[in-house]
Amino acid sequence: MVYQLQFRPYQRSFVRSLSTSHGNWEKREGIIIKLIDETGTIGWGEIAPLPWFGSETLAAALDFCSQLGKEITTETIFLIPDALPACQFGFQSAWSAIKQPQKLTLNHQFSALLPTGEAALHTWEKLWQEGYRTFKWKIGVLPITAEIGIFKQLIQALPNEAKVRLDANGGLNWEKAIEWLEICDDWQIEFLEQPLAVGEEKAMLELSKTHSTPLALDESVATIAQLKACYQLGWRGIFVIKPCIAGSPFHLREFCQQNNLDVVFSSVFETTIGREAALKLAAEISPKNRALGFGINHWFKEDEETWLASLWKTL
Ligand SMILES: O=C(O)CCC(=O)C1=CC=C[C@@H](O)[C@@H]1C(=O)O
Ligand SMILES: [Mg+2]
Repeated sequence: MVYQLQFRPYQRSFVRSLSTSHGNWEKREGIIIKLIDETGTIGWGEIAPLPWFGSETLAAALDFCSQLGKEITTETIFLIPDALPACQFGFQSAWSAIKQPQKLTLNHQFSALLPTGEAALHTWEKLWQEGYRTFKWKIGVLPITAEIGIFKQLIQALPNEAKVRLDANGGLNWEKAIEWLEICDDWQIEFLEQPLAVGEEKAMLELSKTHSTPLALDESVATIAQLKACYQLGWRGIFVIKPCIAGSPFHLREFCQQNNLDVVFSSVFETTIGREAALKLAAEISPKNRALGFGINHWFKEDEETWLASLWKTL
């Protein structure tokens, strides 16, 4: 089967830079792809790279799309190399939207990503009023004493039924991770995400046995190959799944369902197109008690509908 192909790069600025231990992220850049089959049926897809998580770069994704020209076959779509996981996800989702159209029905809560640092203290309440009950906050950015101080203010300000997730983005060392876990154990947070860097999975396996606070791997399991390697290593804690950068949605679904993983789905600040494809997987795979990490719309300046409408004019 041959599909006509159109693609457009896009970029969207965050309302404030997203500060993590990886550094500051100012804008999300990606590619929207449009496949059209011989009947004129359209399948939309999105390529949303996150190279500091191990996906391909935007430049590599654009090179891949450009060398395809104006069409792509089913065979090519399913032979996209594992070195291009965001392209695998984007093209196979677009193919699936044509061949296996399904309506998204979701019964999960979303988790809201709070700004790093003190700003979290001034933003959680509006998000609470919008209905969020789970909040994620980045650590490993400010000096640990300052962050623990802000954390204590945040956790005491939040209503008791709120759930809190901390994400270090691999920015802690063993001693700091232990210091944070001592605090977390006192406050029963939902989990501490990626305390140590990629490559320290064995140490995180050890760390997961020292305290009651559950640990989650994120950067360590960003692609399906990494996910399988950590499972093989013996990780049975939480796996943060970022579908848009993991690779084939078909392989991802198969591995998660075959192994009954404890997964938390997470956004990569994609647009509605990538998010719809990611949430269709979450609807099938995510445990009901794990809020989906897609509460991120407040990170963008313009209303998404307006922005997408202006983008479609160019497609
Ligand atoms: O997972 C969520 O709740 C929201 C998305 C999120 O936190 C992230 C998305 C992309 C890159 C990172 O900064 C961050 C993460 O590390 O999980
Ligand atoms: Mg994370």
